[in-house]
Amino acid sequence: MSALIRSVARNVALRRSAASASGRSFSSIEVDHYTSGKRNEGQGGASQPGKYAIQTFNKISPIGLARFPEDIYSVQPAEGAESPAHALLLRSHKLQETEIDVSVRAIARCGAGTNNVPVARMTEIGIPVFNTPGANANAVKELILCGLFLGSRRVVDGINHMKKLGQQGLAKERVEKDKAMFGGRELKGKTLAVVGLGHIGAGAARDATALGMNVQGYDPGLNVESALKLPRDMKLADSIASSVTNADYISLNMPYIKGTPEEGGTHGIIGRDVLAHFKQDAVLLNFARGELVDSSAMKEFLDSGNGRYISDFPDDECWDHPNAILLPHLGASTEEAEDQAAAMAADTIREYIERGNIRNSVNFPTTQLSERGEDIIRISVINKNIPGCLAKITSCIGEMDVNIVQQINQSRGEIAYNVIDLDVKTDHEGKVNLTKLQREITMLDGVLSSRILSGIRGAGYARNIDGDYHV
Ligand SMILES: NC(=O)C1=CN([C@@H]2O[C@H](COP(=O)(O)OP(=O)(O)OC[C@H]3O[C@@H](n4cnc5c(N)ncnc54)[C@H](O)[C@@H]3O)[C@@H](O)[C@H]2O)C=CC1
Ligand SMILES: O=C(O)C(=O)COP(=O)(O)O
Repeated sequence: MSALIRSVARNVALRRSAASASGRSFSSIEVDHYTSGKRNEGQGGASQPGKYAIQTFNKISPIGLARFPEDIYSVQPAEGAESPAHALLLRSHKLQETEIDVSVRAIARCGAGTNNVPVARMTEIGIPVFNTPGANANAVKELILCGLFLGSRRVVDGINHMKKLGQQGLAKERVEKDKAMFGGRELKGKTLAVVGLGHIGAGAARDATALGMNVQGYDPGLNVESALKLPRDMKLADSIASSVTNADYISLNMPYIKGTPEEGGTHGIIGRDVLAHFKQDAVLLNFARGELVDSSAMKEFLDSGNGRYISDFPDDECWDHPNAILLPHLGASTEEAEDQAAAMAADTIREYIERGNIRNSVNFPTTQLSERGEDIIRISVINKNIPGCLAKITSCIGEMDVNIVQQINQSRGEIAYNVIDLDVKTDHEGKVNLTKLQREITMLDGVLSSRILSGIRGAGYARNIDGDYHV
């Protein structure tokens, strides 16, 4: 057994403090109050009994972090954290599996792209990953508009030239003569192709129309919400290649998915075959992910004509090309976007941790539960989406003769999520042994984890890791 997944003995004293920690009385109900994780043994640090522990990677907006009430949450940077986390909050940090304690129940990405989180692995082990759809879309869209202007007028080259002239004391003398070197074109009447018509792409398409551009686009997964935002006369193509044909500007606004397009991914989706359909002076705007573009194909394209590449991601081959403008990853770096994304992520985590609701998850089914009443114990169970699991869970509960007042079973792909509300007090005067019930349910074949959403905050989480019980 690894050090990370060591179980920690139940603490009876903690059990007694459950009622005050949760603000409800469960004094006679035996709720599992295990604490989880290797670094919780001393009960020190921020992960004290009665508080949920949130750990952050990257700098997260304080406005977002303020959504976690101090009396029930402790929030600290993951780096140097002394106690285990119950949920993780991050931006572009490339999260490694080794950074995810056995106690972690949820991960939220303050932003759109989750390619920096091992989502497939999290699905396998039953951890929901959340993102914040649309929260930073306006910021990115505005930088795309800036990219359109940078791509149509030689603003960056002009600024650099003026600096050089200034240093030589020649600015006034040469400025009018030299301006001929930096001529440009207008956006009005030109064609923009938007590849990926989600929160960012749809907004960019609409605003480009307002600039007098013709807009066409491609999105194999266009949803109704985005479709309603699109300009009415926008043309929709049936492939990337046809969407970029005849376009003067192309904006990439799709997610990065590992694997080549043939494998169902988007790695290098802008390669030689698609670039062959570009006009020789087309401008590619990539504010989505660097890996979407095949660098050497892009360099060949830039070498062979007057096309340009504008992106907020690094590129090993094009970084110093005269026709490339590469910025730091700035798309979502506005105060507004950072606040909104962090606030949305924090609210999403709270909904899941405190009530079991799931929204904005990229790997778990959306689940909206009704409020649970007084004396109702809520148990959530995450299991592999295989036949028979639900029946086995229900039968464990049935054997204890407890009244189920609400039961929800949702699934998405390989994962199923069950939430069961038990009216413990009515039937058993509070004498149900939830510790035993949780262990039985968790150790069922196919079950990955369970949570009792009552009692001490941060406790009551159990995992079935390859047949071993971890709490
Ligand atoms: N530069 C930056 O700071 C930021 C970059 N992003 C990037 O932009 C991407 C898009 O963000 P949102 O618009 O908010 O996401 P979104 O999920 O609202 O939209 C993405 C759209 O891309 C479409 N799509 C998926 N595969 C496609 C394909 N092969 N071809 C064409 N379209 C495809 C989807 O159907 C969806 O409509 C994110 O995944 C992220 O990688 C997002 C936010 C900030
Ligand atoms: O939301 C996204 O996908 C982004 O790329 C933004 O990344 P950031 O939060 O600025 O590190």
